[in-house]
Amino acid sequence: MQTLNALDLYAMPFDAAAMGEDPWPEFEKARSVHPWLAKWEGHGFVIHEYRAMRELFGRDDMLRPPYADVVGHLGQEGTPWGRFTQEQLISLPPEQHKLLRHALASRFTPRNANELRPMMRETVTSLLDEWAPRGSGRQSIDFEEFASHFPISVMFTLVGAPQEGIRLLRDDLEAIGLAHSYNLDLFPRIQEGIVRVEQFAADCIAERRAHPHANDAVEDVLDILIRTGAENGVSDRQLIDLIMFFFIAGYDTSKNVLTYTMYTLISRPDIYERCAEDYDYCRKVIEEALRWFNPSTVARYVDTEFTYRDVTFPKDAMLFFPLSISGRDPVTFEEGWTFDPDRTVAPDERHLAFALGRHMCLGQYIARAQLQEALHQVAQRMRDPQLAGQPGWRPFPGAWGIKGLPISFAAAREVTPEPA
Ligand code: HEM
Repeated sequence: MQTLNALDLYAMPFDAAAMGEDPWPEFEKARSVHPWLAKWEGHGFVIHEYRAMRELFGRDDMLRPPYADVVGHLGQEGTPWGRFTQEQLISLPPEQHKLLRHALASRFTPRNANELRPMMRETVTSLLDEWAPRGSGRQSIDFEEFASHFPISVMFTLVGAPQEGIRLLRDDLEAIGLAHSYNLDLFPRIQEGIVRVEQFAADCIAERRAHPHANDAVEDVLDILIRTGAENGVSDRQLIDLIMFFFIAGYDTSKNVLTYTMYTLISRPDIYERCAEDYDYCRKVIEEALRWFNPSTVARYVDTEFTYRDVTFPKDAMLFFPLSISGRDPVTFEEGWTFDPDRTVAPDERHLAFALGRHMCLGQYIARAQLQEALHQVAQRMRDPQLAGQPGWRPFPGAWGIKGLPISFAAAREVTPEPA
């Protein structure tokens, strides 16, 4: 038996820019020192094996979410980001979280996500009309920028917010998404963004209360949050935080997955072509894409000392789970380096993109639905995509992904009306 602190572990260079571009060789080095553990100097320990992540991450009885403690760790107490991070959904005391989650969960089912599909379809069509007009020949765009409009446009529609605010809020969400890379230089911009997103959420609620939807109208996400809040005694402060959280949680997660999927499929035209033709196949491609790449490295603190595979984890040790690279772990996934949407997935080998346990992603069905809708139409409208420059990379921990994906594509032809 050994304690965590006594182990000789590989120090992951999470702060190095090269990690963002290609993290896998570093994990290979970590694996050669210890099969499932490494460290992030100055912060904590890294669980880098799929099986260990799967067996440990969902252990809510032994681990606690880090967000409240991270604020102190980064010296951000008393700031707008600090306040929000300490009080948001994942940081709530377990009983309060359970109540709120239970109230919301019945509204975030696959069926509810399916009801939102027509709106998602319309949103992606109108974005493509702007970014890939039919009949416009060969075009060059930054696909990441295009993709960044999609989840936020969907979220705006879900809360009935005016689309004019998108550009400003998009930049704010982009900045806020970098908070968990722990780079203190970024915090002034992050604080600015939080203040604006908070004001935006408060305005959305005030506007809806002033002009409620008719009783027989289909509820959007804002109606659901306001009603669920009223039925469960949720304060206005918590309601604002919830809406902020939905924006933050749903933005660069979905955007980064869509962008990385395009990056991957540029070199797999066989799969891309099929996505244009076969709507159902897009669902499989998105599931495989979530194994292949996802943006999250999530952290936890040890709340109760425990022993796992002969290693004792002391109370208050900080642990990082790079879910992002878990799907290509060579120990579990023999063919992990092949992108294969038709692969058979055993129940204990499912991807961990949406995490596990009591904080498992509430928006997962919305995320899946919007990614599938987007991929199908993108593949129809952006034909023969090619890289038109080198992609840039966001820092590895936090919301990791591509920062700038220059591509060129042939716009789809004009639709010729059927003869009468
Ligand atoms: C591909 C897209 C997405 C990915 C990869 C993703 C990933 C995650 C992960 C890993 C967590 C767990 C965090 C933790 O335990 O510390 C989480 C939680 C959460 N996500 Fe997502 N997410 C995505 C999209 C969304 C969307 C679109 C929404 C909102 C509509 C959303 C709402 C939430 C919420 C509310 C939680 C917290 C649940 C709770 O504490 O009970 N996510 N997500």
